[in-house]
Amino acid sequence: MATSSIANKMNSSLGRTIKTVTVIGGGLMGSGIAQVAAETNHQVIIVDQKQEFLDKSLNIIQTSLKRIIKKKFEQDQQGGEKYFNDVKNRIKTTTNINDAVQSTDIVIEAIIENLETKQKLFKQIDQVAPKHTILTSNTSSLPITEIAKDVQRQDKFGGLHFFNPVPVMKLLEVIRISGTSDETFQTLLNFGKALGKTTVSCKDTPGFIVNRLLVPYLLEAARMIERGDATPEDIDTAMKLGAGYPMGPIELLDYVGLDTSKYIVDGWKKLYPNEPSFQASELLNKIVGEGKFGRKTGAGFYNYKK
Ligand SMILES: CCCCCCC[C@H](O)CC(=O)SCCNC(=O)CCNC(=O)[C@H](O)C(C)(C)COP(=O)([O-])OP(=O)([O-])OC[C@H]1O[C@@H](n2cnc3c(N)ncnc32)[C@H](O)[C@@H]1OP(=O)([O-])[O-]
Ligand SMILES: NC(=O)c1ccc[n+]([C@@H]2O[C@H](COP(=O)([O-])OP(=O)(O)OC[C@H]3O[C@@H](n4cnc5c(N)ncnc54)[C@H](O)[C@@H]3O)[C@@H](O)[C@H]2O)c1
Repeated sequence: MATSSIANKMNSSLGRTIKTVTVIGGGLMGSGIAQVAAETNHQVIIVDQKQEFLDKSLNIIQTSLKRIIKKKFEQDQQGGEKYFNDVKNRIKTTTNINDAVQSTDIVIEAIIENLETKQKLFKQIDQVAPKHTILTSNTSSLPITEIAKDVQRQDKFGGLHFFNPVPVMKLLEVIRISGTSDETFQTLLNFGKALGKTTVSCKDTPGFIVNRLLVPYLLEAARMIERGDATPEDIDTAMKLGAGYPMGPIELLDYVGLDTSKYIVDGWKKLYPNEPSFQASELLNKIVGEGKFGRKTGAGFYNYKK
């Protein structure tokens, strides 16, 4: 498994082993992170605000697991059933955050992309989680340093940025802040490897590596539609067949979620008002205003309702 040059300078025996994982937010990302953690033999608890969101999360996991098992255990139905049940049994759910972090090795936060909400959540967790627990955020765009602002255990804080769909995408961006200890950073790199991911590292800069490049590209694609330069279909076809991307930018926006995309852009506009490549797209705002959040709601730039 490849690791970053920063990672190569670290001593992998320095890190601790993660056995228990708490995922806060069981949406698109949280469900994928929980699934991958459980598939790699970790005990997992998912926390969300309501039982119905947790039920939805378990449904996402089961559908994804079935896709994986169909390939992995093509000739071994019993093996597939055992795999399914073993993974399922490693995942618990709750709506009580304090209970969920009682004895966990790591917290991975994957809630709404809003700075104040994340800060408030981590302040609470910091007060109740055991001293050894590492706290991480899966934020797409917010500064990890700011998210950790009110947390005492700065040495045990970091960013773990996964990619959608988590069971398929191989990358994990691991971000350290100025207070992150070498032991914590190494633990996060080791954990990424244990999850089967390839890790890269980046300073705590807007969007880290992938989103710093991806978000301006996606926004410009939306602006092309606004200007009437090309249709969504032609933009997507062009980038798939002309640039070799698995999805076109408009399809990808719908896949990521337009509400999350808007949160990212709004957050950046507030933090970096003079950066031209982070400017909002009126069309994106309009579609979100109509309650269309992409694939997960059945409509976005495209319509997915049957
Ligand atoms: C303006 C602001 C925007 C912000 C954006 C930033 C967001 C964020 O912070 C960063 C990101 O995540 S950026 C986003 C980063 N993400 C991207 O860029 C994604 C780009 N898209 C892709 O890579 C591909 O289109 C997919 C892999 C999604 C689907 O592949 P496909 O070929 O089109 O369709 P296929 O044939 O259906 O599936 C292929 C294989 O994958 C398997 N599978 C799929 N989903 C699965 C699941 N949930 N579970 C399990 N398995 C799943 C499937 O079984 C199959 O396996 P096989 O062995 O071939 O039979
Ligand atoms: N969608 C993507 O492609 C993607 C990729 C990488 C990172 N991210 C980041 O991951 C995070 C989650 O994104 P998502 O796409 O999974 O969003 P989502 O809307 O699918 O899920 C968010 C979940 O968090 C829950 N939630 C909100 N506030 C909560 C709280 N205070 N406590 C517990 N649960 C709470 C919601 O009920 C929901 O189930 C965001 O920070 C986003 O920027 C998203």
